[in-house]
Amino acid sequence: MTVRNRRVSVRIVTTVEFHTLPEAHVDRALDHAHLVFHETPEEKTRKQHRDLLLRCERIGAYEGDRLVGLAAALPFQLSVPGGELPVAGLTFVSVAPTHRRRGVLTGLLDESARRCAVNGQPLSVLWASEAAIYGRFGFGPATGAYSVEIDSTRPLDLRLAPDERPLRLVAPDEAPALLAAAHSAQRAVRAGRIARDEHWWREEVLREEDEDYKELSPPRVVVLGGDEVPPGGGAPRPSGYAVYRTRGGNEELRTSGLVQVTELEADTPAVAASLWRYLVSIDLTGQVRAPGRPLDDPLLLFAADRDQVRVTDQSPALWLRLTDPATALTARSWAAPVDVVLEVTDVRLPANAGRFRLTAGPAGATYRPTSDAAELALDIRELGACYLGGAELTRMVLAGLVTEHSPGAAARLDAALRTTYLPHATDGF
Ligand SMILES: CC(=O)SCCNC(=O)CCNC(=O)[C@H](O)C(C)(C)COP(=O)(O)OP(=O)(O)OC[C@H]1O[C@@H](n2cnc3c(N)ncnc32)[C@H](O)[C@@H]1OP(=O)(O)O
Repeated sequence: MTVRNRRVSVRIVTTVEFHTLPEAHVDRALDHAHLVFHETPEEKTRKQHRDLLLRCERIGAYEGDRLVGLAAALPFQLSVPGGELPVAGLTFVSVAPTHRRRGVLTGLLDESARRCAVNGQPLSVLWASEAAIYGRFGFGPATGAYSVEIDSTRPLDLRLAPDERPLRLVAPDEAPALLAAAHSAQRAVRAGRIARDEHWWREEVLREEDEDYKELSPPRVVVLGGDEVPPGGGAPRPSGYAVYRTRGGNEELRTSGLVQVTELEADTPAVAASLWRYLVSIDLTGQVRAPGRPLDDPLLLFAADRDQVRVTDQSPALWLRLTDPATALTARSWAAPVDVVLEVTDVRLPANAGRFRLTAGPAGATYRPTSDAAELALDIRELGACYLGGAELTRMVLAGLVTEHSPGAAARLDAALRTTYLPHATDGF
């Protein structure tokens, strides 16, 4: 591919080629990525990054022998409404500062989309470093998250009775085996979550030392229940758990004690209430911080005092791109019947553009080209944002991003896309 520097008056034409980055170039790729992301990781963290990159499909952008860009994709199974799909989880996306704004990222993402087709991945997902980057490439924000802070200088004020079964702390070593079934049960009801393997539990969720949490303790794991068969049957598993790290208060240094919650999952609101009550009650701490909470977290409704439990931030979380809309749309479940003609634009993957009739319902779906009149006109990025059930087309019509040619079409499609729980992504990569 030939890319041209558009920002200088003298036209410099350079040739950048995109091909698989071999294992022998992984250390170069890490040097490149750390330079671009302004990181100087300790050896342990570098090894973690190396291990992660080795697990990825890797695309290098080469100018001659020089590596000037990188994109990597982790092969995941992502929960979608009613099931799961293979996805490319994009990460390490980086372009050398000497080569920015010449189309290198564009080339990397085009190549990545081609590989999704080869690998049978109808979706591509990522966590964006900046919200402005990925919309133009057809990605839409498909899940969102709240950051929550709780004043834990006093007991948690609750509007419901917590589950009073005992809580127990378990060693992080034992946790993956114990928590995996509880996590799978949550994935089955919440779209947007990746399937974790043992490696992911140990290296990502329960990593002992984490440069992001340098002043905090290693992860602690608390569980509720586990000896009884869960509602709906199956093997005994915990009804809920929390993973958190702590820092004790220090009067001399004037630091207040903190509980940082990295994950909290519960089968019922009463189980969630018990876990939150516990986290708020930990001695020598005065604040609970929980970033990355789902937008429909029941805590925000059953907390009696919303001055005690405050949302401090809201942000997009997982960005999603439909690389193969027909496969993706026909693979998910639908909450209500809908029959609607969509006029879809897709600048980067023109094969996805055109007019399609989506006929979907609880029994399944079809998505086929049609010459019938369009009822909704939208870009692939809006379809991606709505795919997991986390965004509403009716709001996008009001915002002028989706055109409704047939009154009520957006509301009908929203009703079909709806899920009981909002999608929620927990694992950054
Ligand atoms: C999933 C992840 O890994 S997220 C991490 C993303 N990486 C980073 O943030 C690291 C630092 N930044 C970079 O490495 C690069 O600047 C990148 C990857 C963001 C962009 O790479 P580039 O090769 O410069 O992008 P490219 O030239 O293909 O740009 C394509 C278009 O996107 C636009 N664009 C690129 N980056 C940005 C940005 N950060 N904000 C807004 N627009 C952007 C360009 O202006 C261009 O628009 P145009 O076609 O209208 O001219």
